[in-house]
Amino acid sequence: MTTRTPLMAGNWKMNLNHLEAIAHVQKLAFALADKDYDSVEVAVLPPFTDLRSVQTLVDGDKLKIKYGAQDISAHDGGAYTGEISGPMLAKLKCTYVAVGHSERRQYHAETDEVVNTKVKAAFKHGITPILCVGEELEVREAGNHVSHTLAQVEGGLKDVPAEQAETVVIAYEPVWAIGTGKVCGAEDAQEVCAAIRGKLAELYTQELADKVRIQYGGSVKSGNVAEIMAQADIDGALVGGASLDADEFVKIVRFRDQ
Ligand SMILES: O=C(CO)COP(=O)(O)O
Repeated sequence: MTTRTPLMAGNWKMNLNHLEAIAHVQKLAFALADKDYDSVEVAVLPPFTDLRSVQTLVDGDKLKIKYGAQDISAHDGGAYTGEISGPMLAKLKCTYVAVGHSERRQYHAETDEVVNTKVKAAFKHGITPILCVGEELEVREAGNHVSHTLAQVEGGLKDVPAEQAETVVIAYEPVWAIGTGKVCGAEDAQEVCAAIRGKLAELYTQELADKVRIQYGGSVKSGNVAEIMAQADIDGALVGGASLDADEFVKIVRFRDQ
C-alpha cells in the first residue's frame, strides 16, 4: 500500500505583513505538537515580504513547520521588474512554491505554458511546486471539469521528467469553490482527484502516480476537512481563508480529530 503523508498548506494570499507573519507562525508552533508532524506535513505560503522573517523564526527555533512562496518567476534573474526568482527562494530555503494558482491564471493571465515554465524553474532550484489546477463554474456546469483539469495537469507537467514529477504536489482547486464558502462535495472532489492520478499514471507510471500527493482546495474549514480527507485520492488541503486563523488551521491539521 502506498503511504502518502498528507500535506496541509496554508496559502495566505495577500494577507499578513512580516510582523503578523511572525506572530502567526509562533502561534502555530506553540499549538502544534510533535505528534501532529508525525502524521501530517504542515506548511505555510506567506507573501514574499514575509519569507525572510518566517525563515529566521523557523531556523532559529528549529520549527518543523515548512514554508514556501505563492509564485516564482520563470526566469533565474535579470530585467524582470517585480519578479522573484527561483535562486532567491532557494536561498530562503523555501520547500514549496504554489504555481498556477487560479488567481494568477485569472489576474495575471498565466497560461499552461507559463505555468509549465514556472514548474520547471521550481524543480531546477530544488523547490517543490504545488501545481494548482481546477475549473471555473461554467466549465463544471457544462460537465467538462475533468477534461479541463486534466489538460492543465498535462500542460503544467509538459516535458517534466519522472524523477521530478514524482515529487510534485497537485492542488485541485475548483475556482467556484475558492473563497465562496461553497465547498466542492467530497465525492465530486474525489472524482477529479482520482482522474488526476489516472492522468499521472498515463503520463508516467502507476507507481509514480501512487506517490504524488493531490490536495483539494476551496473553502476548506475544520468542519468539512474530515470528509474531504476521507477520500482515497485526496492527500491534503490547500487552505486559503481558514489558514489565517491559527486555531482553525491547527484544527484542519488535526483533521483526524474532527
Ligand atoms: O485558493 C485557495 C487556496 O489556494 C482556497 O481559498 P479558500 O480556502 O479561501 O477558499
